[in-house]
Amino acid sequence: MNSQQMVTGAIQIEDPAIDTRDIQIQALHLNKRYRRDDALAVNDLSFTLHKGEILALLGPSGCGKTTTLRMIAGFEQADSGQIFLQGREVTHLTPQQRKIGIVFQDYALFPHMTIEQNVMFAMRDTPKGERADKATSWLELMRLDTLRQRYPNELSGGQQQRVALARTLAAEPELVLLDEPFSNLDASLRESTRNEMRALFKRSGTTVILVTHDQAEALTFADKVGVMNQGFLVQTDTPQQVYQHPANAFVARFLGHTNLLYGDALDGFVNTPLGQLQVEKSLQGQVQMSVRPEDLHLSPAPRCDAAARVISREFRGHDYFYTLERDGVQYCVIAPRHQNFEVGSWVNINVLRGGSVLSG
Ligand SMILES: Nc1ncnc2c1ncn2[C@@H]1O[C@H](COP(=O)(O)OP(=O)(O)OP(=O)(O)O)[C@@H](O)[C@H]1O
Repeated sequence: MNSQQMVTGAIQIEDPAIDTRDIQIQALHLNKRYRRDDALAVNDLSFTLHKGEILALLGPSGCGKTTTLRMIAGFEQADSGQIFLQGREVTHLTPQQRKIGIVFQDYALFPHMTIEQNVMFAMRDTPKGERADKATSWLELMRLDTLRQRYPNELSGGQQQRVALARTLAAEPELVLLDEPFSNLDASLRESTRNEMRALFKRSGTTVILVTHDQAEALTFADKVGVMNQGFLVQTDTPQQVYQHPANAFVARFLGHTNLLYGDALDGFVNTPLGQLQVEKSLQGQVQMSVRPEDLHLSPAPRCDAAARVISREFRGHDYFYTLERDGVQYCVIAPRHQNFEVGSWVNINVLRGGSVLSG
């Protein structure tokens, strides 16, 4: 890259008080339509990711996650919009020119090369004399050093995944992209591999974008979760915020079970079918609120108009998941396992913690 490119590609800093030095990647107003009559696969998508942060793009099948990842990688050209990597515009650069590492779902290891050779292959930009030492340190970091002379087909799925990652990191990319990287692992291995990977990324200060349709994966793995729907990035925030304060009903539902309540806001309160909930004083008129099932509490009740009936009960080990009905409306509640109500019994539902107002 020459200095001219650096100048023309630099992000315009409009507010000198904003420090953009730590920004690793910025996507601005990306649009992509595959065919003329199709809806936009990605619609006006923007986000900013700082160095060392992990972003999970989460959403249902077909919402545009992979298309976004492919535009960032350079495999797909955006119809409009811009992508900056460390302040350098890369929108029209080839994948090779972008210094982005990608770990695919199937790991794409070279079967005829040993683990060590697979990792060394990625180090073509490293001076020859330094490659072996650097490869060793990546293999040690991934706890693969005892397997270095094996071939990929002699490794477990989790080990292959670590090799794929070692190979990606050995190229010292500015950004790592992961496309559903844990989907080929069985449930127990998935959780441990995920935790190991996260720790490793945090230790090495790697900036990562992960694509997944698994909400638990996004919430546990990422620092920021970007929820996508029909090409739009609907909400980007910390896992806690997107779960506790979803922007709308789609996000609320996509991140787990929820109860959607309606009511009129007046003087800082909303009267909902489950009681009065506190909201911001400035809020007026009809609002929709999301209350998570673990934020509701059940107590025994005599059969009466105000009581709800237990429709179903699912024992989940550390708790019960109840479905209840009142006035023709269904609610879901998670209760500790000592709170055991029979199907068909009558209960009161109380809100333990306030719900969150949705924007529609
Ligand atoms: N090469 C292509 N040609 C035409 N349409 C495409 C192409 N790739 C994706 N699409 C369409 O673009 C939209 C977004 O697809 P994309 O693969 O980005 O979604 P996704 O969220 O990654 O889905 P999944 O979780 O199923 O992988 C979909 O409607 C899809 O059918």
